[in-house]
Amino acid sequence: MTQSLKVALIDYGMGNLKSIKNVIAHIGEHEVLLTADPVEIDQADVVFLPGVGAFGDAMKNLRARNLDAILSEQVLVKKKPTIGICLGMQLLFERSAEGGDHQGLGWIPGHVEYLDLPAGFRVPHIGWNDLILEQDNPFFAGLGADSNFYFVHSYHAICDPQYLLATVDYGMKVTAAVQKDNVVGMQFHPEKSQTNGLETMRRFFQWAQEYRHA
Ligand SMILES: NC(=O)CC[C@H](N)C(=O)O
Repeated sequence: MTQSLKVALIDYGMGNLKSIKNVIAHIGEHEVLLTADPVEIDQADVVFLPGVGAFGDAMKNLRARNLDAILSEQVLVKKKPTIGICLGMQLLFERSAEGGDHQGLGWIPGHVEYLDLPAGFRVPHIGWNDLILEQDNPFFAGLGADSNFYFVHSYHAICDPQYLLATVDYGMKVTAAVQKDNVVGMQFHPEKSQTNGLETMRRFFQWAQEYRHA
């Protein structure tokens, strides 16, 4: 029997909130709070950091709402299960080179770089690609041959292999998913990845329940 989780879907003016809210609603078991409120975030079981757009703007918006500090306490001190997707995943790292040099949230050691691809590979990387598992993890195992997910990005995270869950092959190894302890990042868009996106989100919340009660 699964237990319902309260999910703080962080509202900081960087897109894709509604489609993510729909995905979580579709899974059906969890309560989603679209919020930037410290009290509501504190009451939540899970931190969900969405995001579409530029890294620098996102950090500016987070800081303007004091969310960098509020979320860091939830993630690093209270150790709540946390997920960043797309731009939200990139924000988990220490720095990004997107449009200059920007400091990130720094919850996972590493940095974000432009996709420096061989000739013939276009940036942004837009479309479906198959995940390659870099290590066992509860989110993607056994999806079968058809483990494709939808990507839209020009930058990706560079980190120690110990944090790397999955990559895709797009002229080179492109980082697709990462994890450090309670913090998970997914570069693709689960909300646009149809059945696999839903299944991965369902598994993330199942993992979050187990993590909360471990
Ligand atoms: N789709 C996005 O929002 C992309 C995020 C980031 N700006 C990148 O290009 O990688």
